[in-house]
Amino acid sequence: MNRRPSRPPGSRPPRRVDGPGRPPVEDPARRAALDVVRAVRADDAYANLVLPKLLRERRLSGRDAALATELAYGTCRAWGMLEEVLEACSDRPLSKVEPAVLDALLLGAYQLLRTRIPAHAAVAATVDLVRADSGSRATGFVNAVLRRVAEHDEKTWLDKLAPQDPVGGIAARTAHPRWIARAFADALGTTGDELTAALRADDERPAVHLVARPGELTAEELAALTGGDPAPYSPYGVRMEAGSGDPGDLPPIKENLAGVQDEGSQLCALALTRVPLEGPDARWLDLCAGPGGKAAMLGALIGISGGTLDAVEQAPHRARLIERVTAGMPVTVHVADGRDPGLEPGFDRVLVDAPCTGLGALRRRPEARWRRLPSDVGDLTKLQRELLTSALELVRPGGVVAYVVCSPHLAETEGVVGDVVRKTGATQIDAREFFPGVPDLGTGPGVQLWPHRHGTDAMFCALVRR
Ligand SMILES: C[S@@+](CC[C@H](N)C(=O)[O-])C[C@H]1O[C@@H](n2cnc3c(N)ncnc32)[C@H](O)[C@@H]1O
Repeated sequence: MNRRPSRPPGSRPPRRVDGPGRPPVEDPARRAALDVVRAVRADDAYANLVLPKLLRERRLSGRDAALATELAYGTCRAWGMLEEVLEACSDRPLSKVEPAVLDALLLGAYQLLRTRIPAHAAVAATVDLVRADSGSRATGFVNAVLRRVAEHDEKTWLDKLAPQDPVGGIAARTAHPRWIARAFADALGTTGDELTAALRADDERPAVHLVARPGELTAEELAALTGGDPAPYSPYGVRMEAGSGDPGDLPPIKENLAGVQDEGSQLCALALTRVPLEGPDARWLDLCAGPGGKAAMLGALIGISGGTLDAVEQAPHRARLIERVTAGMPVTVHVADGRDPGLEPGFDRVLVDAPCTGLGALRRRPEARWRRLPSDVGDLTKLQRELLTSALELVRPGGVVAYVVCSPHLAETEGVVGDVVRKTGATQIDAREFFPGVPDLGTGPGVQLWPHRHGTDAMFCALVRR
């Protein structure tokens, strides 16, 4: 799938108006799903923020909530693939279809291709939604297009439409843009079954990972308090089953004795603290700290050994989140640009958890794979190089920098590190030994974690000594 699905720039679907004469909502699950798809496509909203709010407001629960979730998230994930099929079934280009009608077509096509909902029910329900929103003028068109979609299953459609080359074919079959499939293939070094497994993992609902604040709780205590299981690799981690409710309601989280943090993030922050240093080890720096997940772990650890952490964040509202989560720890938060934060150099350990494409966390945001563009990578890698260079200026000779991104894209990972190491004369050390007990870490020196291998986000960590 090469296209970036989009509606024509500037176009907005007509807002749904509730008013007298409007028939009662008879299909609240599909209505909710359609409203989520619409908010995502028209307003660049995040499905995982819009849907829970909408379910709460409309008091949807049980089967209705489950159906709304499946249809909204599923449609957002498969959006580009569904557009390819709809394009093949439409007698006019999709760019000429009214955006509100196209949203409904996507929802209908998703039901036909990726659920067990009977075809007649999927088509009729979609036509009803379109009639309620746009009147009868588009119902014939929607009916005709969806009937054509229903002539084949997903596999048969993709056999007809998918590109023949390995990466294009896998991208189409896993409903990813080709450039993302290419980036994963490059990082994995294969276009075989493991590429399919890595891309399919983006469709799985991730388990919620918790982190016990070091010095406050152990992972075992946190597991006992929350009903989760101690995580396999992080000594502070707990994994909860996917769908086990809002972790924000758990007492240890409310009391800031624990936080929500992917186990991969925990491991990357811990790796920085595990590298042996000669000389002092009391001044730590987190150069891109908001909203404070890793700063809270580092702040708790340095608090135990009697040192301090400076946490830099450019966005003021994210800096406030760091303050909240590190309250009571020896942490000073600075609203500043990490490329020139105005801090006294000589830090012993520095974390650069750089802004990135987030291709390593696509499973957390259903629509994210279609939002990012290949052109985002260039701007981000420039900023990443500048931040890592700044970190190497701020760390003392013999000190260590961890460069971390939530992406497996080689330009953002080995590309940035290789460039900066060459230019600064710093030394990249093998990070694998600082991820003890974690299997399948490849050939080093950087560590790339993967959802399909480790059950974590696809975090990358490089360790560089000045
Ligand atoms: C990947 S997030 C960091 C996540 C954080 N370390 C955690 O574990 O919660 C990157 C952060 O860098 C911030 N940022 C972006 N550009 C920056 C810059 N030039 N200097 C400092 N922070 C920046 C973003 O606002 C964002 O909060």
